[in-house]
Amino acid sequence: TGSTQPQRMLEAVQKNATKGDPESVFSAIDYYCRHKEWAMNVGDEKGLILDSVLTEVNPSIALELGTYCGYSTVRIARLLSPGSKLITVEFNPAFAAVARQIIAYAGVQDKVTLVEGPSGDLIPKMKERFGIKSFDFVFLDHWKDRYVPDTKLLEDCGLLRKGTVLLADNVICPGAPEYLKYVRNSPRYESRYFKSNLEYSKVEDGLEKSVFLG
Ligand SMILES: O=C(NC/C=C/[C@H]1O[C@@H](n2cnc(C(F)(F)F)c2)[C@H](O)[C@@H]1O)c1cc([N+](=O)[O-])cc(O)c1O
Ligand SMILES: [Mg+2]
Repeated sequence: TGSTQPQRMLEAVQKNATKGDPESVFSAIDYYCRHKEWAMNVGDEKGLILDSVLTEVNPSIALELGTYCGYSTVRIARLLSPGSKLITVEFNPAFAAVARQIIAYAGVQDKVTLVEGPSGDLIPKMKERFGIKSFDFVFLDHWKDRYVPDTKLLEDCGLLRKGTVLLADNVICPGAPEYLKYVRNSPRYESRYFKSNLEYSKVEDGLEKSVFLG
């Protein structure tokens, strides 16, 4: 069965991971994507950088743009302190459906709110819908041409505060050149590049960590 690749990833999780064990869930996805079918998860190498930034920030309220199948959702949620929340936004209903099942299988569903729809519509509604003052941490891993407009939208909606950490995937491959220019040239951000490799490959990629200065 498993007609789509996300469904085959879900099957690999159900077959090889332990229910309620987040680590086994993303490890099963990594194994599947490294040995069977490549997929655009942040992956194990860049995942270690994501883990270390998360541990440093220890966010009470985090935002992820681009759930896809929930790989980084599970990676982030497992590291959140009790009572902390992750809101993850996904545009594609089929991906969201698989992600919900992977998130539930990992047992992190109580920490995660998955919202379906376009970021442009959803970001302006975050405050009223989720009673959020501002985000402590934002992981950008959705369409690369949306990184700049959505960062500007987060600023304009007052969803960033002094010290909010933005972490952006794929700034080298596929690349987000406009975003790099934006955060590196703006006096409102302190930016740093974490060199790594594209998931399950030897091609260079990296994460850009940018602290909003208010
Ligand atoms: O294209 C890549 N990622 C695009 C990722 C796109 C994902 O973000 C969702 N989205 C779109 N808008 C929203 C919002 F915000 F509205 F919710 C969410 C899309 O439905 C999709 O699931 C990519 C490509 C490569 N690669 O090597 O080609 C490697 C990677 O790590 C990548 O992330
Ligand atoms: Mg990515």
